[in-house]
Amino acid sequence: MPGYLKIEGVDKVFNGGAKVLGNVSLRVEKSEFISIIGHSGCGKSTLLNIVAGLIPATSGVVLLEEQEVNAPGPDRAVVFQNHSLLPWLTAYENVRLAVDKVFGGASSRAERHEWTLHNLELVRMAQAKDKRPGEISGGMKQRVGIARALAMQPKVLLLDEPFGALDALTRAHLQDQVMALQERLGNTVMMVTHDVDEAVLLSDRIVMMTNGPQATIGEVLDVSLPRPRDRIALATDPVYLDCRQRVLQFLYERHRYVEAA
Ligand SMILES: Nc1ncnc2c1ncn2[C@@H]1O[C@H](COP(=O)(O)OP(=O)(O)OP(=O)(O)O)[C@@H](O)[C@H]1O
Repeated sequence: MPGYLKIEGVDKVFNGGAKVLGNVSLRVEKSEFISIIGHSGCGKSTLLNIVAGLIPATSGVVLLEEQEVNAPGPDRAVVFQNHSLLPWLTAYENVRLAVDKVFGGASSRAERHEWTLHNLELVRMAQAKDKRPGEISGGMKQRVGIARALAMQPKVLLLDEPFGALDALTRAHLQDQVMALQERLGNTVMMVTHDVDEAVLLSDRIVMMTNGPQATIGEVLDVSLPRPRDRIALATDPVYLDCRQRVLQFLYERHRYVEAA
């Protein structure tokens, strides 16, 4: 069976508590854009963190190109909701640090400098390269975080609600940028989101998770919209509206959120 990234029979129990994830299995193809959607607390970030190698699965396995994942590595770059830039370094230095770490032994200083600038240009942050995180907006910080992740040339880009803390217009702008970059670079992306429109707009497939405990994959929806995608044109596209409706039905009819007692 094909599958660039394979999640097979993953369970997660934290500290002898309830089973958060129960038997999660998923195959992601190279250059696919997958969204993971589900109610708050169902275990989306836990699943992403297991793929990142930040936490271990209790049972089951994650394979990336047939190699077992059991620690963090530059082949799986993560972008979190709240940027994780070092505040005392400039945008350039934040990206350069990652570039030096990954390519320090393999490429010259001049090449690493060019590669750092190239990735800042990809997210249109080259002009603000000498600014520190405290001097730029939330959207700009996320763009630097994305540049840093892309600069590592990861096999899989893991996005944990990357636009969640942004206002609606900045979010839309950044979604369009990420969509364009993915089409250009062919990245394999796994993104956690709460936003149904974001999931439909960006994804090739939407993975819908059931509520916890023992959350698992309830349904996977193929989003068969051609690319490039235009958010204005899609607003009245019957395929887009149908996908949106199916995700909403899953989340609000079949797997309604139940407040923990
Ligand atoms: N380190 C941890 N130790 C103990 N329990 C944890 C830990 N991390 C997460 N959990 C629990 O696992 C469950 C799933 O959490 P997770 O953050 O993965 O959910 P989520 O779907 O990403 O939520 P949200 O959408 O609100 O971010 C929650 O009940 C949470 O309290």
